[in-house]
Amino acid sequence: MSSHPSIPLALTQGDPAGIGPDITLAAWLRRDELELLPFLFLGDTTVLRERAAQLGLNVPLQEADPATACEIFRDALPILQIDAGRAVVAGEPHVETARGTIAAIEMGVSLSMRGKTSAIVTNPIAKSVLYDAGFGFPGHTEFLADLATRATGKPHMPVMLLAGPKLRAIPVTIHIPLRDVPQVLTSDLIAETCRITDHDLRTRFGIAKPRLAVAGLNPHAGENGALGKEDDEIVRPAIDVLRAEGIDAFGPLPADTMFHDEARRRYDVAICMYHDQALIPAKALGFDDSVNVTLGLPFVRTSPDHGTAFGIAGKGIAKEDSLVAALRLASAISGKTGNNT
Ligand SMILES: NC(=O)C1=CN([C@@H]2O[C@H](COP(=O)(O)OP(=O)(O)OC[C@H]3O[C@@H](n4cnc5c(N)ncnc54)[C@H](O)[C@@H]3O)[C@@H](O)[C@H]2O)C=CC1
Ligand SMILES: NCC(=O)COP(=O)(O)O
Repeated sequence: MSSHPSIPLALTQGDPAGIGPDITLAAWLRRDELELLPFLFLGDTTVLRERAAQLGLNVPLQEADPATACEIFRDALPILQIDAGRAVVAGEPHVETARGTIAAIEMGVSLSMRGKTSAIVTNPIAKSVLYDAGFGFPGHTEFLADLATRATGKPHMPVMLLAGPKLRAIPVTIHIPLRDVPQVLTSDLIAETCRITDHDLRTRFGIAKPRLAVAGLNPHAGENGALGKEDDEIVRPAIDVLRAEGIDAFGPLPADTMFHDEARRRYDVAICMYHDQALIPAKALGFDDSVNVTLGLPFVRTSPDHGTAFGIAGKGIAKEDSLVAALRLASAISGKTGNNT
């Protein structure tokens, strides 16, 4: 539980045509049963009102700010108004909503950096919608790091962690084309990703000596170079450096055999070389209860692991479980200082 019980979490609206409004409303309705700490929704009141009506949900909405949100939360869903930019139809994304989607993220970071909210929890964005509007970042992860860097004047390298009850997994390279992975992957990038992971698992997650299982890039971790040289030339040197620093990293491990039940007992986090190597096992083992956490930032950011799911927005079948897990995890780790300032 957070050590800031009087400070709300900031919950961004995400893409208003996606399932963000649905799961936000559903999470608020279960606030007592799940003992959720208060959150302040950063988004458009009209969108939430219309979605609640569409879903047949009775959710009182009340405009609020960080100072009033906690008091309001018991009786109404507190909202800091950020216009969606146009009328929103569930399941029909529109480029004109991009500005409001981005503004909510910026507001969440600003509030969290100033200690007005205890953490930022982000509802899903549709990356292609933001790209069409000229958004210059691959996703939240990279945008948040840029906002943190601008706010502190110091560089912040973000690390994406998928955290679930059965697996924690990190992609070293994140939102890049698969064909670019071998060029972008360096020993320095792997080592720095592992340092940030080791630091944040200690400070935020309370793991005294994290065990980092490092995956190879190629089939069978390269099979002694016969199936690719990166495992011996890039991954292994990074592990050697980390071990010399006292970090419990080991590998490179063949990725196909490191995610079964017995193998997962041997480590606290899997360090993977590219997006799908980490996110496929993470979502296969815990789509409903895994959380996307950004490490390496001077504030806590969590998110559900899923996307905007336009096909089911407004239909009453979107599950709020991953958002609830994200709210819970943000509450749990926001009181612990990560010292990433
Ligand atoms: N953190 C974020 O902002 C994320 C954003 N995205 C974005 O979301 C958009 C759609 O991505 P997709 O690959 O289609 O993934 P998706 O997660 O939106 O949907 C994949 C499948 O899971 C279902 N699903 C997702 N969330 C669900 C929930 N809460 N309850 C029930 N069913 C659920 C969907 O209906 C669909 O069948 C893309 O633009 C992508 O960039 C994807 C992942 C994370
Ligand atoms: N597949 C994970 C994902 O796309 C989430 O990215 P981000 O928006 O949290 O950077």
